[in-house]
Amino acid sequence: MSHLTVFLEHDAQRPELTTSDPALAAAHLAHVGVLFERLQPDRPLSPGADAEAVLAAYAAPVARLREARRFASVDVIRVTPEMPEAAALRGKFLEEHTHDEDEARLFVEGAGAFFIHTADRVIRVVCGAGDLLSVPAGAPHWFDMGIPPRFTAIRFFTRPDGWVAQPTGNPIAARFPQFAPKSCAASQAEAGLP
Ligand SMILES: CSCCC(=O)/C(O)=C/O
Ligand SMILES: [Fe+2]
Ligand code: NI
Repeated sequence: MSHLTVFLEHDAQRPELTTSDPALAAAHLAHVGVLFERLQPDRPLSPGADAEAVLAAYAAPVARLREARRFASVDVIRVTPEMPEAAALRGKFLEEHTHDEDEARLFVEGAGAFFIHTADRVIRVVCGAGDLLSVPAGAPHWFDMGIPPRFTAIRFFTRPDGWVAQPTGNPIAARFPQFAPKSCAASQAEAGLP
C-alpha cells in the first residue's frame, strides 16, 4: 500500500521518482529527517475495531515508540465516508501547516497521503496499514485523506494539548494532485500487489 513520490516543488505534474519499495522510501525520507517504518501488529485486527482493540493489537510497537521518543499520550483517529464531519476533517488537514512537535502516525486501516515540503521538493507518502510516519517539528506538510476518506491511525503526542497546527499560508497544496484512494487500490491490483 505504501508509495513514495518525489516532485520538484515547481512541477506537480511530472514526478522525479516514484517507488513502492519500503526500504527505498525510508531511505529517501531519512534524508529529510522523516522517519518511515513498516510495523506489524502483535495480533490480527478486525476491520472497524474500536480504539481499545486498535491499541491492544499494536501494544508492543506503541510502547516501544512511546519509550524511545518520549511521547506523553496516544489516541486513535478513524475517519469513514459515513461520518457527517468527514469533509470538514479532510479540509482541516489539506492546507500546508507545521507543528511544534514531531507528527508521528501509525496507520492501522485504510490509507491517506502525507505531502512533505522540503527546501525544493514535495514528497508524497501514501500510507496504509502498518506504516509509521514521523514528520519532524517545524516541517511544512499537509495531509489528504482522499475522497472517500477511510483510514484509522494511532497518533502520538508529546504536548498535553494534543493536535495543534500552525498554517504556513503557502497555497502550494492546491497545485498538487489530490489523493484518490480508489485509483491507488486499482493500480495495486493491476500490478498484482496485495
Ligand atoms: C493521519 S492523522 C490526521 C492528520 C494530522 O493529524 C495532520 O496533522 C496532518 O498533517
Ligand atoms: Fe500535520
Ligand atoms: Ni496504495
